[in-house]
Amino acid sequence: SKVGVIGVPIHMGQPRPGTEHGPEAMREGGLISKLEGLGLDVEDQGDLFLEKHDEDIHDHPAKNVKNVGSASSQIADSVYNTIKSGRTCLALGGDHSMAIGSIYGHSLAEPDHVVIWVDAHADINTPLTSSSGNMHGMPLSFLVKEVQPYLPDIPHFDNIKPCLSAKNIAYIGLRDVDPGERYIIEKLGIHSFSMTEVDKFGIKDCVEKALHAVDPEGNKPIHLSFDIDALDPSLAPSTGTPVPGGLSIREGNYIAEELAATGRLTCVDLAEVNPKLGNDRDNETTVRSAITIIQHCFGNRRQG
Ligand SMILES: N[C@@]1(C(=O)O)CN(C[C@@H]2CCCCN2)C[C@@H]1CCC[B-](O)(O)O
Ligand SMILES: [Mn+2]
Ligand SMILES: [Mn+2]
Ligand SMILES: [Mn+2]
Repeated sequence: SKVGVIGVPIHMGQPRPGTEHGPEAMREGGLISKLEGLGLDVEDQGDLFLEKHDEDIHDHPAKNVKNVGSASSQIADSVYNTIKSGRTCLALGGDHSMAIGSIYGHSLAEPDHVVIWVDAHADINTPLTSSSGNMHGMPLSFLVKEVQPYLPDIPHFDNIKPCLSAKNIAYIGLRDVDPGERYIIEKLGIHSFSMTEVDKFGIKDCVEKALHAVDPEGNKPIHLSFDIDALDPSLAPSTGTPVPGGLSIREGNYIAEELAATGRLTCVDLAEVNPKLGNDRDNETTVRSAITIIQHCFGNRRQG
């Protein structure tokens, strides 16, 4: 099958420089040749050239809205075109604000797609519930229709429309959720399989329940937004907001294999790899974990 790889060198959604080097770190780790080794037709589109803007609004609760808004439009265009060309899209981050554009672009091509969000964090703060103002903690609030009444005006996001229903999202791996996010998740009834559920039910049941919850007929295109910090920090130390007690590589691989097995995985984000954090060994470990997850999203199976 055909894959289109897009590098998304974005860092403005969070304060720690380095996520803009995530795409190149994954390429240097051999990602493209490993995907080709799976027999895939891989088109590496290189990195997006994200326009740089001087921020013109300084009192907005979300930081860098102009740059993140502009990048989101570019990302959406690129993801849309990739999927419309008949390729499964692989978007390499870059911080998780990349998902605003990748999910919106996916929804333009496949309006009824569902989202599996694998992350230590819920990333559904509004600018008003966020304690940090970092937009990598907000992407879903921009995209979920039911959250819109609670959002303040967001300048520079006119091109991005809410495109998801709460019922079409499921979380796996949560273990660091802010009070405002918990309120939103409970109020909207967003399906959530935190690390508690992973421990209680095991990863098999969590994946099965998550997929059934968002796509009971098993016929919808799937968007996997995978934040590398969903994995245990021992597996992904080079990331901006690590949280102990994360997914094992076995659990990460299992999620990827099961989504791949549906044959409906249409867009994959791999976010929050920051090669400037930690030492070379941390860097290598993180990149290797990211590539392993991606390989299992695209057909690599531990059973052979
Ligand atoms: N919810 C957060 C936000 O800043 O909005 C706050 N959190 C850090 C904070 C540290 C102190 C204890 C509570 N948590 C990071 C998260 C965003 C993660 C973005 B992702 O893309 O890495 O998932
Ligand atoms: Mn996270
Ligand atoms: Mn995230
Ligand atoms: Mn992060």
